[in-house]
Amino acid sequence: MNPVISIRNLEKSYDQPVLKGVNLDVNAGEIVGYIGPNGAGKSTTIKILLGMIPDFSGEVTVLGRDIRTDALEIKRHVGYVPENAALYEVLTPAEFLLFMGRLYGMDDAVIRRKAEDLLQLVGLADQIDSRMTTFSKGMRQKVLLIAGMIHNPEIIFLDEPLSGLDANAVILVKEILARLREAGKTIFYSSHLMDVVEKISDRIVIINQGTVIADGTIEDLRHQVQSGSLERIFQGLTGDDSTSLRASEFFQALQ
Ligand SMILES: Nc1ncnc2c1ncn2[C@@H]1O[C@H](COP(=O)(O)OP(=O)(O)OP(=O)(O)O)[C@@H](O)[C@H]1O
Repeated sequence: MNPVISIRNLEKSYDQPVLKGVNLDVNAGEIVGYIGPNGAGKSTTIKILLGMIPDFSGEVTVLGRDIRTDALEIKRHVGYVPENAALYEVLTPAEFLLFMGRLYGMDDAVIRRKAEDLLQLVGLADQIDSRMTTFSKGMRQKVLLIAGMIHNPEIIFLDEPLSGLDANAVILVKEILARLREAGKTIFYSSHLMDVVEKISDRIVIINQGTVIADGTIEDLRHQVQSGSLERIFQGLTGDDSTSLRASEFFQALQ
């Protein structure tokens, strides 16, 4: 089976090198949790996979196509749920989803039907025609989730999709991701919520200082580090075991 995402020797620098030779294959139907410390390069990787950052070195293919030359075609088949996106707040969910759906070449009537059904399912049916300026962070995130999936893509990239969601919404999104996986979709997402990543990922990839330092099921990772929770594994692998000390120093510095 050919991987649906293939990354070879991916390097990307801004002022400093961010990605220093990332290698990764993702197969169809996998849910991959992509985790790493703040600033590790998770969003940068996802944006490269989406064709949003063209200047990188290495080879990246999505659905067998080269992201450098076929980004437009790839975009038809992938969805993206960004973190803190610039959402056109002056629009209503109905208008925003119409705009997004049209970008994907969808029929207006289909967009409207899907928008109504999906907003209903996330508890926003009554706000379909309200301006999003008044929306809370979680309400906006729900609209972004719908916008990223409205065209029923084969691969869905989500950057911190659970940020700002309440406990019920997190459960809902987890279940939606499980259904999407059952339907054969591939899901590649970043998150800092270790308990969620541990529960819903088939595979966990940890990136630190520009390279992949662990890649496997939660059991594989446990075996590698001989540690229980993903939180502990993460701490062990990314070498940050001084948090208690720093928390106490932080507290002291406040006094
Ligand atoms: N447009 C940019 N210009 C310059 N530096 C950038 C740019 N985008 C990202 N960086 C730098 O690249 C590094 C990786 O950023 P990135 O957003 O990919 O990290 P991340 O793993 O998603 O972090 P977080 O967990 O905090 O969201 C950071 O040091 C960041 O400052």
